[in-house]
Amino acid sequence: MRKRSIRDLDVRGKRVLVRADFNVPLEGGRVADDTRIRAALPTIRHLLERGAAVILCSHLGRPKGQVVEELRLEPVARRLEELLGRPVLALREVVGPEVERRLQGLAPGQVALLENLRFHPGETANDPEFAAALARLADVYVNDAFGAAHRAHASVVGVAQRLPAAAGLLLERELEVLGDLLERPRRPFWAVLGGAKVSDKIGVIRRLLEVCDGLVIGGAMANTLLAAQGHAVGRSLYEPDQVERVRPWLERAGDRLLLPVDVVVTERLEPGAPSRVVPVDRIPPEAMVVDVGPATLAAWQERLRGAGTVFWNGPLGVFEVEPFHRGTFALAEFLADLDAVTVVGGGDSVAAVQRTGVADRIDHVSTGGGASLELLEGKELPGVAVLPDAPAQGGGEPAPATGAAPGARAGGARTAGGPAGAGSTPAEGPSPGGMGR
Ligand SMILES: Nc1ncnc2c1ncn2[C@@H]1O[C@H](COP(=O)(O)OP(=O)(O)O)[C@@H](O)[C@H]1O
Ligand SMILES: O=C(OP(=O)(O)O)[C@H](O)COP(=O)(O)O
Repeated sequence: MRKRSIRDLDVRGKRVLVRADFNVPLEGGRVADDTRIRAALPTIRHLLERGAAVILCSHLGRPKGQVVEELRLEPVARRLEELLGRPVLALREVVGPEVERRLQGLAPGQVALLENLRFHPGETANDPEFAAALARLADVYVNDAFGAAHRAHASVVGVAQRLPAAAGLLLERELEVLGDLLERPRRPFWAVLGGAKVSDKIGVIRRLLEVCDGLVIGGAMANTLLAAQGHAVGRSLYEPDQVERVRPWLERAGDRLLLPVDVVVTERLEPGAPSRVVPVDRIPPEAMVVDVGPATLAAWQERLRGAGTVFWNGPLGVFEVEPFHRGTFALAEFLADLDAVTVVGGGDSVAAVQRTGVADRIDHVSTGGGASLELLEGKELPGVAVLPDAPAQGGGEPAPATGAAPGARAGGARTAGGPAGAGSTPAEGPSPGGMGR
């Protein structure tokens, strides 16, 4: 059943609270990758053009209920102004009388951005009072934060229970495209996992081994599994508490689970720091794993070459620090050339794909990593479950035009057979996800 969408709502003269996922990488106080901001533009423009006043909100990083100066949303507001071509009122608080006072003056066609939601402890706790305070700011609530739809937080679930609620165009499109790709994947279906959110995502491995034909694991995620194989991992990021839990998965998976066979290690996580490639049974105690090695990449590419669909979440190394970007960039380039349906999701994974310049040759670049994984596991996302179903018939505007026809990209990939053209999210410009193809 389709969820109610902003196309089903009359927003003229209304104040609309839009939950976006502006959890973007920052560098030197500026937005380093604006994919997630661009992806929210169609919804923002849709609402503004129909006479709404738009109040945006998002989290940024994990400040744990406290103000962290480096995690203010000000840089996002500035980038949004450039992209929208109109002013964005950046508030320095999330809720409260001062916020309410400043928003009183917000007229139809104007845009405001609340401060980082996670500066308030009520956000991740889905605190009813905090949700009520957010709800007081608006007449209507729109969830366009696909990347955070797996979090049962106040701005995702609590507010939706207190205001007339609907899905934004990005959320709608992500569910449509990923639903098709992941429910009926062209087989063999492979997943590649990496990244640093190990405790969040390690549990997904068991389920992915059931859903997928093969699973490749790199990044910090692999270190826990290497430890479970009996290897010393030195000072690498890993989860000692999870080692016993994952060991039986390794045994059951056999050759359907591929781990690194060699890794890049360093003693200092700094640009240009000395590093070397070692086999996984020779990780020195004082070193940390920061990338996969060349033998690993070659072995993985060999297996992935036969895939019908590849889903990737999580960089294979600390790609932000050169030269530890090599494994991640090599995988992005390999997937771009692969004759398979390719899906890349996650804030940092997408930033990496953008930096290699191959985003337009990936079939679907998704704004959600953890959210995509939960869909892939077959879970219902709390931020979607809470939204009301669409009206039975008629009402609303026609669905937005999809992007390029299935299979339009060089490399000849096809979609998984559904109606949605892969590579089409309702975003702006060249990104994300092969927009403009
Ligand atoms: N071996 C590693 N050790 C430490 N951090 C790593 C390692 N490999 C990848 N990372 C980090 O993982 C982060 C991204 O993880 P994650 O948030 O899970 O990905 P995404 O945002 O794509 O979902 C990056 O900042 C990257 O530096
Ligand atoms: O970046 C995000 O997820 P992702 O890294 O899995 O893509 C989302 O903004 C969710 O952030 P969270 O994992 O801190 O809740």
